[in-house]
Amino acid sequence: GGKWTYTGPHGEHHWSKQYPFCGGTFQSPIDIQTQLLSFDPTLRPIELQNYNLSANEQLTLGNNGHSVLLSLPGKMFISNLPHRYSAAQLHLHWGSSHLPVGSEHTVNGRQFAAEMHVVHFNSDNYPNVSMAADKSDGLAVLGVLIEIGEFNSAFDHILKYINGIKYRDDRVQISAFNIRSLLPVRLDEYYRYDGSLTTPPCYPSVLWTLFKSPISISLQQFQALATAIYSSHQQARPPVPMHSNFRTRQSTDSRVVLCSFQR
Ligand SMILES: NS(=O)(=O)c1c(F)c(F)c(S(=O)(=O)CCO)c(N[C@H]2CCCc3ccccc32)c1F
Ligand SMILES: [Zn+2]
Repeated sequence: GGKWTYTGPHGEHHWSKQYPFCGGTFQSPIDIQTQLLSFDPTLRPIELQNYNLSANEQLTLGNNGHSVLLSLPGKMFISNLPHRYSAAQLHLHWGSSHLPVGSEHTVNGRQFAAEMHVVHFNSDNYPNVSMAADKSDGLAVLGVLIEIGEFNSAFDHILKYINGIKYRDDRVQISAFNIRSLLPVRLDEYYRYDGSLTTPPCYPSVLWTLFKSPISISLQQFQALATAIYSSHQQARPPVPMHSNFRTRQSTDSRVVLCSFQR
């Protein structure tokens, strides 16, 4: 992406100068206020197809200067949305080793340690994620809140390679695994609202599904993520550590957040 950052002169309060949608409506992330949720019985459990990738497939794990991204094959898709939404990539947002709060969405003001986003695009209507990214029905992102607790062996499929992608534009090939294992057990309990990309260009093109149940990773796993990665190229001086790569919560305006569960 461009030269936008999360802090400093190119930080989020300046994004709208170069990326006008960032100053627009339907922005993400937001604070989920559970007292204001509207239960919608038509919100069925999320159905995922072909998430169980085999170990002899390879995926590209990369550092694009803004996040750690894992490329995903288009054969993975969500099957019970208004269109088929095929997987493109997953990436992470996290805090820092001194301040382990870095989720983008918050729940009743609570910010979690980190957040994972699985980006899908409407493959019924568009040939790829870049063509879909600025269309109102273009993207569907699954959000998973991450808290610090038990060691997460599924997450280690990614974190064990973290030292191979320390610098911007580093990429490594990793063995694929069951991407479903990164998600919470309960795919039937989630928040749903219309929002945007949380990075420039901030297109209001995302159907957000944020699972109610957080997953946990261990403190050691979190520290590895929070301390191993740089936004700068390997030869750049000084090195710029990548942490706290989250956008602050945006106004909900007149949007109503739906939920798939009661109580
Ligand atoms: N939080 S978020 O909104 O889900 C989110 C990010 F946070 C994030 F950093 C990225 S990025 O790494 O591509 C940085 C630049 O957009 C994306 N990219 C998406 C949307 C933009 C177009 C595009 C094209 C190909 C692949 C992925 C994407 C993103 F969607
Ligand atoms: Zn994201």
